[in-house]
Amino acid sequence: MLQGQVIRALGAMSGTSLDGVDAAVVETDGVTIAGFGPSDYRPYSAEEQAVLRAGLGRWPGEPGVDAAAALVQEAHAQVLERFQDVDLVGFHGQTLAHDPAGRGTHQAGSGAWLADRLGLPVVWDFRSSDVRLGGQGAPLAPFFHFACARWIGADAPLAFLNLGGVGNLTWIDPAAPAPEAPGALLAFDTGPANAPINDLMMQRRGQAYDTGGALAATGQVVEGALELFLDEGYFLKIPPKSLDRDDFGLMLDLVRELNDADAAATMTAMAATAVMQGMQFCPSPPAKLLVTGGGRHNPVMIDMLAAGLDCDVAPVEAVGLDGDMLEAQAFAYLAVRVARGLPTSCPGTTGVRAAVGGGEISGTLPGSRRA
Ligand SMILES: Nc1ncnc2c1ncn2[C@@H]1O[C@H](COP(=O)(O)OP(=O)(O)OP(=O)(O)O)[C@@H](O)[C@H]1O
Ligand SMILES: CC(=O)N[C@H]1[C@@H]2OC[C@@H](O2)[C@@H](O)[C@@H]1O[C@H](C)C(=O)O
Repeated sequence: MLQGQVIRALGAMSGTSLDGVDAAVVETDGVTIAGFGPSDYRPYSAEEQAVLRAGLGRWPGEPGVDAAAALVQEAHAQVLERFQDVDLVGFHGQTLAHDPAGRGTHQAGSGAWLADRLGLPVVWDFRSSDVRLGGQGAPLAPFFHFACARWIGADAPLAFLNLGGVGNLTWIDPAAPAPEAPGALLAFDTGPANAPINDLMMQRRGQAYDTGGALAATGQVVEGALELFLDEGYFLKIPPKSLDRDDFGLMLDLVRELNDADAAATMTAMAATAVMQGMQFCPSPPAKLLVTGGGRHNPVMIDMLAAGLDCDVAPVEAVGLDGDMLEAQAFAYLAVRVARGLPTSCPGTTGVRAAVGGGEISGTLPGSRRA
């Protein structure tokens, strides 16, 4: 690929809440965002979610993984085939297990299979090379957040907060010359966000999530349970740091004796307080906290954050971004960086030893000659 050449990249993300596949187009040269294109979503059915859940915590070769991978690939093909005029695909896959200090990181789904099916070049397996170089392998959206900060014309440090199944925070100095420059970015997973609340809602109410925080709004936060949660060493650990979806299984134990509403309120407070603890690691106070991911639709969680933080808290829509698609867009953007040989993570985002570009490329890149 030529330097400065803007291409149309299509990114796809299947997140830790297991709700479905987000897909979105970004026009970029891998440095600057030239524009945003169409987006689409393909939900997983309840049966499909059960197949994915059966693969959680599992590694390649273990039971349930092949079925989950086949499902992830097929679901992605179905949504990605709806797009036209695409030059390159960025395919994250579905994280089934994440243990950067031990067995590594495992995203189900083969980009080689997808490249064949779509007849397009696919960048995939974004996290493994970062982990091999001593990094956490996550979060990876921060390099895209840096580009977004430039795109919105930010002129002072700001932060992005993703409230997905897990929460992650990116602090950005938009005046830095590049995302990998020392001091440009600090990023890490704040703690569990929606995933454990979803698990509670499914167990107690047979519902996928606490829509609008309606159940939490009727409950009381039980301080004792919240304090026990905050005793976890993770919150004092200096970033970079990352989490697997179910690393905080103890949350459900801590609220086991509580009624449904108090349990939901307390777990919502746990997610929000984890973010507040994380904000203390920002190198300087951000001018604003821009919230993306499904949790921004939960006013109880957002109100707790706004009440506990000194800075403005606003959804990314306030600056013209799409909070339902930011992660899919991130993997479109990162795919172009990989194709151009640019880094996608650095010591400030994942703790990797040096800035590194992660990702395998399957198929022929735009502008390359076929052998
Ligand atoms: N209207 C709503 N009210 C409350 N919560 C909501 C609402 N809409 C979405 N959510 C929450 O957001 C979750 C989906 O968020 P999102 O799509 O950002 O997660 P993800 O991308 O799967 O996770 P991750 O970023 O950890 O990979 C839902 O599972 C639900 O818990
Ligand atoms: C291992 C893994 O898939 N981690 C996800 C997860 O979901 C949110 C948080 O935990 C973040 O670290 C990451 O995803 C986003 C897209 C990231 O890499 O930036």
